[in-house]
Formats: sequence, structure tokens, C-alpha cells
Amino acid sequence: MTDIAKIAQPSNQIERRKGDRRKHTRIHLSRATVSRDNRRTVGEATVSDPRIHCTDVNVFYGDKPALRNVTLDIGCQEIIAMIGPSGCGKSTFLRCLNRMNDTIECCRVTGSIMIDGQDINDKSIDVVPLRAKIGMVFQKPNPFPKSVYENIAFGPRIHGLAKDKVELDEIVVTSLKRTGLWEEVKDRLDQPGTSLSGGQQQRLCIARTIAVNPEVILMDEPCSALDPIATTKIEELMDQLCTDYSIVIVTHSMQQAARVSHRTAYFHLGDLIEVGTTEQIFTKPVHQLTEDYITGRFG
Ligand SMILES: Nc1ncnc2c1ncn2[C@@H]1O[C@H](COP(=O)(O)OP(=O)(O)OP(=O)(O)O)[C@@H](O)[C@H]1O
Repeated sequence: MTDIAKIAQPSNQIERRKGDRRKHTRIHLSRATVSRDNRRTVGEATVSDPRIHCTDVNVFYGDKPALRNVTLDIGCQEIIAMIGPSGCGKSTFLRCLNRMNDTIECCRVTGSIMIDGQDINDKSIDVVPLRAKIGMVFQKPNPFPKSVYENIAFGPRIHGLAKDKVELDEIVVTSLKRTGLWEEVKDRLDQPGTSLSGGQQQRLCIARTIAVNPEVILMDEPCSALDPIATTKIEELMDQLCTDYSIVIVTHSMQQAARVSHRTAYFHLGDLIEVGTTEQIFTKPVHQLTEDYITGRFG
């Protein structure tokens, strides 16, 4: 078994690894023990043909910095995983990518985040089409309180993507087929989305996201509320979807990052420490902080 295959082993073996990890001495790194120089990003943060190009992104909640000078590209047709200890800024970064931080009053974002030649932080940008272009799937499945059909049809209808009912039906069927849900729900399209299982609800939310033709799908711990079988289905789905969309996933599970992503970005206390191919990050991390985290010495 290769090193990365060991990391990506199925979740029934993960519990045993957790036990092993507890044997390591825990290292508590305070801001004082890690100099700013040691927290410059190492690795290739940029790609030749980025879908999203982030430069010097800083985020503050009130006066408190949550992210510092993050420069990172999101490539086309890639799955990039954001990993790091709790509170390091992974979700904050994800929310920057479709201006979800706008919904937090005390939050201020600086720097540039370019997609299709436009800075998404430009005040003239309409966030409704932006959030269709850069869709988001949350930790807990959150279907609309509507039927299965309406959960999918709602977005294309408000974005004017279907000229009539026939086209709308086609989008609904295609989106459900692409997420592998069609066979499971084709006889219950009129039932509430909330009547589906948790894993089906999460795939419904992904189907709802792809129904409006996104370029990027943001996933904030999309499997944390799901069992291992539902998790496997979502991971297989991500693998299929990345041929058309860029996927950015925040995950607490290093095994999941190793299984699904092409590149991995490691955050620590608001800094982007290291970016690289997932294989390199998990087998030959360059930065000591990355190594300490992936070997379970802290976090
Ligand atoms: N709405 C908010 N108001 C104030 N501070 C916030 C808010 N959201 C996040 N923060 C702070 O910003 C920092 C980064 O939080 P964030 O949720 O992005 O981290 P994370 O890496 O995603 O954590 P976790 O893995 O626990 O979800 C933390 O110090 C957190 O307390």
C-alpha cells in the first residue's frame, strides 16, 4: 500500500488510527513560537489557468484578523482540500469565495479574488448570480421546505435558465441523474425534500447547486453529518463532478482530503502555510507545521 493509500483508507480503519495518534506528544504552538517568516506560504499556490485567483486576501472579524495575506489559485477541473486545526480560517476562506462573509456584519475582507476577469469584492457585483456561479454546499443538508422537484427547479426558474416547463423538467431530471438520485426519487418528486435520508438530502443540495450551471462548488464539511456509506456516495459524486466544476472542500478528515482531492492547502492560525499536490502534502510535506499536523502531533 502506498503512503497516500494508507492515509486514504476507509473510515472503518480510521478509528484505530485515531487511537495511534493519541500516543504522540501534543505540541501546542502559540503565535509566539512560530515567527511570521515561518508562516509564509510554501509550495505552488498558483496554477497556470486558474478558475479563481486570490491575491493577498485578509479577513477581519471586527479588529481581529482571521486570515492573513492568503494568495491561492483554484484551478479548473480540480478538487482542492482546505485542511488545518479548528479555528485556522478554512471556512472563513471558503466563504470569501462567494461573498458569504457579507452576511456577517463585523466581517471585513481585503485583497483581490478574481473570477472571469472580475473582482468578486467589487461592490457593483450582484451576489445572486455570483452565488449561482460559485455555489455552496453546507455541513448540514439544508433542502428548501419544498418538494424534491421544487428544490431543484427553484434556482433555474429565478435565474431564467428555462424557457418553459419542458426545459425546466429537463434540468430537474438531468441534475438528479448527475447526482445519482434520479432512480431513488423519481417516484417521489412531489414529496418534501426533507423526507429524504440525510445522504439523499445532501445529494439533493448538490443537485440544486449544479442546476444553475455553477463554475465552482464550495463544500464546507459536506459529509460531517453523514454515515460512511452516504459519505462514499458524496465522495464518488465529487470525483465525477470535477470534470465540469472546480470543487473546494473544507474537511476535518485528512483521510477524506487524501481520498478526494488533487491539491491540498494547509492553514494554521489564519495563515496559508503550504499548498501542494495532495500526494506531496501527505507524503513529503515541506513545512514543519504541515508535517506536525498531518502526523497528528497537534490539531
Ligand atoms: N462570525 C464570526 N464572528 C467572529 N469571529 C469569527 C466568526 N466566524 C469565525 N470567526 C473566527 O475566525 C477564526 C477562523 O474561524 P473559521 O470558522 O474560519 O475556522 P475553521 O478553520 O473553519 O474552524 P473549524 O474547523 O472549527 O470550523 C476563528 O478564530 C473564529 O473564532
